[in-house]
Amino acid sequence: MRVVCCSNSSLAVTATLPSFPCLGPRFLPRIAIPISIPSSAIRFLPLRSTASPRQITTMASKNAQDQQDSRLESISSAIRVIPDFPKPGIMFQDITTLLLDTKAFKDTIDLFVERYRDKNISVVAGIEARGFIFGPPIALAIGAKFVPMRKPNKLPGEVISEEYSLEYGTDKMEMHVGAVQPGDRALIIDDLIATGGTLGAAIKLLERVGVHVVECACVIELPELKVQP
Ligand SMILES: O=P(O)(O)OC[C@H]1O[C@H](OP(=O)(O)OP(=O)(O)O)[C@H](O)[C@@H]1O
Ligand SMILES: Nc1ncnc2[nH]cnc12
Repeated sequence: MRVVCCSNSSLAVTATLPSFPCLGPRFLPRIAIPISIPSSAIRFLPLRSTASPRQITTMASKNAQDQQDSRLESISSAIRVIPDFPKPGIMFQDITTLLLDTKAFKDTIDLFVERYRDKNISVVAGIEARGFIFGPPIALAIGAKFVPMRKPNKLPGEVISEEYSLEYGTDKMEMHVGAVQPGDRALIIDDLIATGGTLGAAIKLLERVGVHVVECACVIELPELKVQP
């Protein structure tokens, strides 16, 4: 399972999410964060992280295919970090400022589109709430349908659901029955990966109905929060 993000240094990062069993091969895009999760690939794009540049550089150095993309720095700079929100000790990565910067926002979408336009993706699954911002323009650009992965009791039709662990407690993710078909090839989009629990639930949900998760992609990675083996 692979996860790809872009960093402010535009360096690729490699990480493992051990709480999930296994994964597939790991090839690295230019800014990539391979993460172990159950049987599919996850990829993320731009990365804004609370990790120090040194941490990122160290991880990035594992990726021989890493290349610089001049767009990454401006994307990263457009993301605001709010300390102590929503509670003390949290460095909140605020993507609303990225949305105000039309060039940086477009560059973000373009980076994903460039990566996925030729991957035969049939469905982009966006995770509530911020995956609903980045997912639809990517889906439109690559000619895929968009499927919302929602918090519980929000979808009006019949749903299938998957429970997952959070830092404190559990949550549930739901998807409409019939939104995807066995054999669909999915890209999962969210704004941020921290522990990977949310993306892991999305992958399980899609795989349960026979979808092949090609990759997951996020704008931001918080590598210091990833679950250790
Ligand atoms: O990797 P994880 O530890 O699972 O965390 C990542 C998730 O946390 C945030 O969503 P949040 O649950 O805050 O919901 P929101 O987007 O609706 O605010 C973020 O948008 C991801 O979906
Ligand atoms: N630090 C953070 N900033 C924004 N969203 C988050 N979701 C989990 N951790 C987060």
